[in-house]
Amino acid sequence: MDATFCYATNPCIKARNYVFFSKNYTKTSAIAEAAIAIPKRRSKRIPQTELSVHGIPSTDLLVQEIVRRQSQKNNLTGLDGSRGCSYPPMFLEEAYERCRDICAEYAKTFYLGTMLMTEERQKAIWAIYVWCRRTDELVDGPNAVHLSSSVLDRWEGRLDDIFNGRPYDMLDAALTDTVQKFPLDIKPFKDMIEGMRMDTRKNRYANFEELYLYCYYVAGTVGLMSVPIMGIAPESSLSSQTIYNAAIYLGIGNQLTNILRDVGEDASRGRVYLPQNELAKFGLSDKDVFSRKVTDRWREFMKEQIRRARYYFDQAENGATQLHKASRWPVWSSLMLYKMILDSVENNDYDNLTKKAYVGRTKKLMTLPVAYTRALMNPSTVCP
Ligand SMILES: CC(C)=CCC/C(C)=C/CC/C(C)=C/CC/C(C)=C/[C@@H]1[C@@H](COP(=O)(O)OP(=O)(O)O)[C@]1(C)CC/C=C(\C)CC/C=C(\C)CCC=C(C)C
Repeated sequence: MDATFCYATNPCIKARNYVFFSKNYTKTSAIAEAAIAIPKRRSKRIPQTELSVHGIPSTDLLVQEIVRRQSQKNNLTGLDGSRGCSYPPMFLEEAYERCRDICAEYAKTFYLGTMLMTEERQKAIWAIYVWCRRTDELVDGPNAVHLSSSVLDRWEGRLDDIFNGRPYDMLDAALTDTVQKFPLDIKPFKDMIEGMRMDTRKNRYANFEELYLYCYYVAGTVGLMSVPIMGIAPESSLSSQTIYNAAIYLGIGNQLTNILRDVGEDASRGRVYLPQNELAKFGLSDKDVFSRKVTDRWREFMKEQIRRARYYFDQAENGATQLHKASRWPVWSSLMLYKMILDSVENNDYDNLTKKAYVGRTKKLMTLPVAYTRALMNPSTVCP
């Protein structure tokens, strides 16, 4: 077992509390991968002129197949058809409790947002959160220097096992239970691992299409995983595809915002998650990023990038209203709070090279009731 994988699975590593708790509950084994072809997606609602400015690039990554599979009501068994696993009494309760603790510690806003959800939905979101966090930690955590492709391959093998009812540890068991209760497809989880692979191979993005693909892998996928849990409002008249697209766009908006907030921090790790051709269009290059000087050119460039991130949030808003009413609040909170990070970059006069934009606690708290009011909005008030 190499160091990074060991870090993500070893019960003795305390630094990140439960995230790395492992009970070796069942043995890992290799499982055939579910190959899913993804057809092309294009949003009808976005005029072509805007596409070139803000961009929802046409990629091969399209999601209709995942949506179709997740929308099938009977998709409630693992890949090999296994249904429930048998666990010792209270094992699953404890597993979910641990997921809850991790979510509460690492993602306070998400956690708070889950408070209004039904118990089954809360537990599922905590389990998914923990799996995503652990996946991200392989690349971004303290042991990331030891990451190799075999670590990610083994993590993917473990994912197959989760979906086939053979969880490796207690936290995996919570996800196994979740994927047996909700119509979750394995592909978005695999895609997230693919995003981590991409992150280890690549530290420059030639254009927005490349960056979009990365954002889809690491964050759009979270939207795809979340919709089957959150549920679509029975009174919604929009197609599942439109709602899933909105979920992806929320992930994209969040990730673009993360990138814009962290330009300076990423540069110190030698990474530039900005479209190189767009930097060039503004007479900028990596050198300007590394020099950390906020010039007028930089400000103009940032204005465009912020405009694009906001565009994705706007696209996500209609979808948020179509979710089941008990799930709308966390989504609106996440959307509004992330969007406010963009305001904060502006308030820092676009200095994201030496400063890290953040939303203060009071502002955060004041946003939650506003998000709650938005969450009361009825799906039928939004035009399809
Ligand atoms: C309630 C709610 C919003 C649920 C989602 C909870 C969930 C499963 C989150 C997983 C997040 C995670 C750990 C992802 C791993 C990859 C990663 C790090 C992505 C970045 C997240 C934030 O990271 P980080 O913790 O580092 O951020 P801070 O530094 O602390 O700011 C991302 C930016 C991606 C997050 C993406 C989403 C939350 C997608 C949200 C979309 C939906 C919930 C779908 C909503 C549905 C419609 C129709 C709009």
